[in-house]
Amino acid sequence: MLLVDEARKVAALSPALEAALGGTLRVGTPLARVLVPGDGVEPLEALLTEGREASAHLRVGGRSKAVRVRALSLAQGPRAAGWVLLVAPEPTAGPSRRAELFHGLWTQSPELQRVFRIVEKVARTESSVLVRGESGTGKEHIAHALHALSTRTRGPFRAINCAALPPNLLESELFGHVRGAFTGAVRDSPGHFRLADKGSLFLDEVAEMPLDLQAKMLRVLETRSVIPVGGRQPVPVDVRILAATHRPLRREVEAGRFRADLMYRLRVVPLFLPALRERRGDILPLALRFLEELHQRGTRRVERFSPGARKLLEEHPWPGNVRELRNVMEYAFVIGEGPVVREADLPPEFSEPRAPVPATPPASRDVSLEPGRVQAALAQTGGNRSEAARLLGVSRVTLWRRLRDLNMAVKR
Ligand SMILES: Nc1ncnc2c1ncn2[C@@H]1O[C@H](COP(=O)(O)OP(=O)(O)OP(=O)(O)O)[C@@H](O)[C@H]1O
Repeated sequence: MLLVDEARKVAALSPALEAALGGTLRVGTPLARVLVPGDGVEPLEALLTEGREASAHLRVGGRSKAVRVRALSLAQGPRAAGWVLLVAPEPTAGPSRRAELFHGLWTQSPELQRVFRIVEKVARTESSVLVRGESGTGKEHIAHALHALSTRTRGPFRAINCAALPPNLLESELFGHVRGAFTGAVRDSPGHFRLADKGSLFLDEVAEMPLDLQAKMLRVLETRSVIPVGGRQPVPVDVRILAATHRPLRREVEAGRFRADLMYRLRVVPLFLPALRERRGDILPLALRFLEELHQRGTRRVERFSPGARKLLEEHPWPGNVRELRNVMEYAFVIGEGPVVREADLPPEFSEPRAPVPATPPASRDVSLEPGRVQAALAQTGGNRSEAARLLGVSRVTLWRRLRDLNMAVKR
């Protein structure tokens, strides 16, 4: 039993529920933060006011439990003074539809949950892991989880994006430099490898690393020591490498852009994160979760989607994946009014006619960022790349890479 006050905060819970949850649910926690209606589209408010039994998920301590809930209103005259929630384990929750929150990543996709199980196993080893997935699928979160669950968790976690820096800067960022190594090197700099000593180093967009740097990286991994730019002495380092890419590395190797020997070193354990359009069952529940987060700002309470908006969301190709979904929800939250998200509250691209999307394009993220869309976004934002990336629902790095691929000159 869970007692909820009229401000929709947890007021008390029965010893049995406390025991079932491991006692981690704190009194005073907003109910919306711990209870998510289970089919993902039913609003929490309806669950409270209608008094029907419904499926839901209790999210406690980074985990999610499938439950059946029924709310009994504690009326004080015509007003609700709070609720008693009767909570029981979900009897019918098959393993394939159970939702899970894993280190900040929510899903009910069995495929993604299989990845989580591998992460738990491999985290405890020293093996190099290569995470592949489109932009916004959660690669960095997975890298964090691998670190957090490893024996290195007390050590540092450093992340570096190999696509975001010019080659010479990337080298000194990775391996450090000695004073006077190049113009502007006014003092020694340790570099990410040394800063990640006894911890993990996350090499994001590793496929973008230039070939000559790949050779140096291989040497570092083999000798477990780095030579700073301009230096002579190798410095021993104890670092676990986690890497990510949106490109199939094998294809980069075939094209001569990536060293096979480095690929084998990096992808001892390859993980693949499915795109959002490949797990459409996640779209609406995730959208509602983001709306619940926005509710905390208190300006508006959204309860559901209109049928039209629901259809548009479910059919959208989501090239920017969950990041794009979160941005779209923020847009809808700000633009719309009242308890329902309608078609008109979604960003303009939802009402524009769309070219058909190939069923499962291999690296469709870049494909779907057609030059026209990119140009339009840049025009709309006066050339501001951060803003344009936000409009397109991709990260700044993704946009930067696309601009580079398109050879599009930009000012900022
Ligand atoms: N399954 C998920 N549940 C909740 N939030 C998610 C999920 N997947 C991604 N996100 C959110 O989407 C955003 C992007 O996640 P993350 O940075 O881990 O993706 P990425 O694959 O590393 O992206 P990029 O390649 O563009 O850097 C984050 O804000 C993250 O919280």
